[in-house]
Amino acid sequence: MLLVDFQKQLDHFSLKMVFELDREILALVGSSGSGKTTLLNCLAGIVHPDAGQISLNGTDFFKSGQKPLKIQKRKVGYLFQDYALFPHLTVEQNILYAVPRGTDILHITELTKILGITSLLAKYPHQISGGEKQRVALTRSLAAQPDILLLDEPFSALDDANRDHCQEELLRIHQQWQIPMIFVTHRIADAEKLADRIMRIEKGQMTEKTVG
Ligand SMILES: Nc1ncnc2c1ncn2[C@@H]1O[C@H](COP(=O)(O)OP(=O)(O)OP(=O)(O)O)[C@@H](O)[C@H]1O
Repeated sequence: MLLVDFQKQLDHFSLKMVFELDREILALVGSSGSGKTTLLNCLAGIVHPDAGQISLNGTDFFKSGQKPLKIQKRKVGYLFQDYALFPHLTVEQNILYAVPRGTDILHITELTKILGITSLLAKYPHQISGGEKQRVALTRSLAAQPDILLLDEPFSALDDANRDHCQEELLRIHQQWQIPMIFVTHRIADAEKLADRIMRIEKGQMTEKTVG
């Protein structure tokens, strides 16, 4: 269970987030600059709230007055909006970079197969397309078997066929792993197809939309 109750002052407004998320898929929608990425960054530990609390399955990620839990200890899978692949590493090295020693590599081989990137493993990021980069970034976010998955516009560069395929696989992985997933999207159709819950963020304030 993810518990979120924090605030953070941004340039033009304050981001105020209060919600709980069980093993569900939550879609975040809202205009550009409304605070969606900042919410994901706070969960991942890249930036910190000013006050409040974030915890996952009883472990405090952030709590006012305490030292925030380090990024490496959070077991968060994060697909960044710009993919953030290391240019000097191959696709395979990019995927393995975030994987702790002792992780079952078989499941990574399986992931590369189902996400259709097996033939790309020896290539470098500049040698592959935007859609391929997005699938590599998705594989990397899943590789360390995280306790929560954060996806910032994970399907934006995919063509219709690849988008459908990756979404089906993501749903299957979600069913198998039973972890909370949060994804940002500008496509309401994606939110309605994948999410159990849809949250709209505008100028740092959230409202939840009923699904169905
Ligand atoms: N660490 C920070 N400190 C202060 N302000 C910030 C910080 N990070 C982002 N901002 C500002 O907060 C606002 C929200 O940015 P954010 O990237 O979270 O929006 P977003 O909803 O993800 O937008 P987009 O859909 O365009 O990606 C922006 O005005 C941004 O300039």
